[in-house]
Amino acid sequence: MADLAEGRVDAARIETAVREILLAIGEDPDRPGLVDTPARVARAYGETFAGLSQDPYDVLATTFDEDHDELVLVKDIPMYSTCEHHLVPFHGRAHVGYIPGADGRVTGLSKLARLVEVYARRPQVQERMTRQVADSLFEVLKPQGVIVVVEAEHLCMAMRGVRKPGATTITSAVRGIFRESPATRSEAMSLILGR
Ligand SMILES: Nc1nc2c(ncn2[C@@H]2O[C@H](COP(=O)(O)OP(=O)(O)OP(=O)(O)O)[C@@H](O)[C@H]2O)c(=O)[nH]1
Ligand SMILES: [Zn+2]
Repeated sequence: MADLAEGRVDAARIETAVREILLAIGEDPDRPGLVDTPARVARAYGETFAGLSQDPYDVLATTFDEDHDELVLVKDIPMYSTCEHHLVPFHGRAHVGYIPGADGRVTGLSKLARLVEVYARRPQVQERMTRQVADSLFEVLKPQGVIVVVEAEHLCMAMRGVRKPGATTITSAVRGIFRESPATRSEAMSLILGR
């Protein structure tokens, strides 16, 4: 599996743009502390937006038959993403669960966390990221159901704008049996949100 830090971005273009931004905010991009910053930001963006050049279906390519037809849940997956409105981080935890289909096909547990990474490392809104994780898992594994819950703090709401640090946004996406059966959904939700 390729390193998630490997992204394909146009570094030269980012460097030019960052230099322009530094000039625009009234800074001197040639002072010692800033002279390497455009290149650093280009490298950092390569990592931050690596998900744009990664295919979630590659992540889920390895599946195996385990004959398990009950809940598999990986909770508290740390996630860092970038708000596409302000290009500042939102970060928190993702919880990804599914109930395998009749064929009992499962994927490696780490793949659920990798799937979150692929969608988090893009300019995002939290709702879309949550749906994309659920939809790709539902499509590839063909499970009975998928539940994805993301809890995050948006720095665009904390360090600027409305300035409400500590406010948490919770989004969920349910597919299959989690959508059809309130009891199944609330059982999973209590495992996810019960501390
Ligand atoms: N639904 C949703 N909204 C988001 C997300 N990330 C940021 N936002 C919101 O996107 C909105 C953009 O609003 P605008 O009025 O266009 O931008 P703005 O003037 O910078 O807004 P303020 O943040 O209120 O200062 C803000 O309300 C943000 O809180 C997200 O993941 N989901
Ligand atoms: Zn924002």
